[in-house]
Amino acid sequence: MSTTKGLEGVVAAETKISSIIDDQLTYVGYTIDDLAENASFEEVIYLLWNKRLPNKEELTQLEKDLVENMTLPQGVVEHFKSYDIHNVHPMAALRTAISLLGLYDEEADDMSEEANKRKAIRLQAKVASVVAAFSRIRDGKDIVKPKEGLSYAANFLFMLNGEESNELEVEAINKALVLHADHELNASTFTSRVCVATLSDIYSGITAAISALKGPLHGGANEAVMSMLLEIEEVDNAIPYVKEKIANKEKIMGMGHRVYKTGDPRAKHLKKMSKELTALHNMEKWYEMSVKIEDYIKEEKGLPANVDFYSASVYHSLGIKHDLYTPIFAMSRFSGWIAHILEQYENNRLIRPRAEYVGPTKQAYVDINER
Ligand SMILES: CC(=O)SCCNC(=O)CCNC(=O)[C@H](O)C(C)(C)COP(=O)(O)OP(=O)(O)OC[C@H]1O[C@@H](n2cnc3c(N)ncnc32)[C@H](O)[C@@H]1OP(=O)(O)O
Ligand SMILES: O=C([O-])CC(=O)C(=O)O
Repeated sequence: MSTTKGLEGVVAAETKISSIIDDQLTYVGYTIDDLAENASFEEVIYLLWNKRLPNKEELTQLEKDLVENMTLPQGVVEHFKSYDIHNVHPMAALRTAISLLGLYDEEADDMSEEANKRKAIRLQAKVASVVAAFSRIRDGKDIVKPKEGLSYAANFLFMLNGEESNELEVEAINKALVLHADHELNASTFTSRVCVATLSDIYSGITAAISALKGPLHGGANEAVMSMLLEIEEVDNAIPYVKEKIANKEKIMGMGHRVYKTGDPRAKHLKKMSKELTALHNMEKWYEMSVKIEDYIKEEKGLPANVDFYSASVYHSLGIKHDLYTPIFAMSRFSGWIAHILEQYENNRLIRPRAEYVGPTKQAYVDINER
């Protein structure tokens, strides 16, 4: 037997959802550039789940279904008030809230295709309300119900802030949601597929995926990027800071990627947004600092910026709390996880690789009194 550390380069599934070929990302054959420039997040959800773009009626129906399903069971709202919310990371709260939502869903264990599609809508709708409700309850505020007629991105901001956001802010969140929606067999998506390949339910698959996304080598990197920028504080400190990190063999968050070698095609969209939004809010230093770090790491280590790098300064300029960055990533990636879970169910086989045993052999049991 031979092993590949971290399963690098191992092809572990077939998928019709997204592909990364020669550093180009596509969802169902549409380039990420095309989608980022033109699509709403709801269109992308429909595309990932149905493998085609919706017509007007189908899109309107999905938009309506999502808003109608955003309201949370009172038990989930009450549960946020039952623990010390100030000492809890929102990703841990999200992980638990989604698992809890499964207990309120009468169809949680119904494995039929129709029930799974209904649960897909409920999960995608409610994740936005969970993230917003957590944040408001933590701030000592009442939760805000979704508003009919608002898009997914606009409703999320409305439920989070208690007032409608301007067009530019909604556009920025919509684009971020489109860019983060799916990414082939990344760690959290693989986790969700491994989980449901045992024929466990969709709530279990999503809860497992949230757990994997939380780590700083994956989705947790966007929050870590902002912590780094805040630590650097001023543009002139950026290069000495990263030089020292590299000398100490520490990683620069938001840089590097397992699959992309020349560049992450999503980063340029977030970089452009970061430039525009930071300028609009007189926060240029976060963009300028990011550019300096990106250029230095590319030059010195040959590593490109990944999707998490510029999303940090984008969300910061929108005034979003730093620990909500990864939950917002999750909100988007729910669409991809659900698509992969449904695809796994369609053509399932238990996922069970082997491990090469490298421990001691031929040991003789020793009585406890003689150890
Ligand atoms: C949405 C996402 O999940 S995107 C990724 C988000 N994660 C991050 O931004 C965290 C920072 N980046 C990393 O830790 C890595 O680049 C990963 C986890 C994304 C990919 O990791 P892997 O493919 O396993 O690469 P690995 O960690 O083995 O690194 C290979 C080499 O590049 C170096 N390297 C990789 N990333 C970085 C980085 N961000 N900063 C400095 N050096 C790095 C490693 O130190 C290693 O160097 P060495 O060969 O001299 O020991
Ligand atoms: O694909 C990966 O390894 C990480 C990921 O989820 C992404 O880049 O969006």
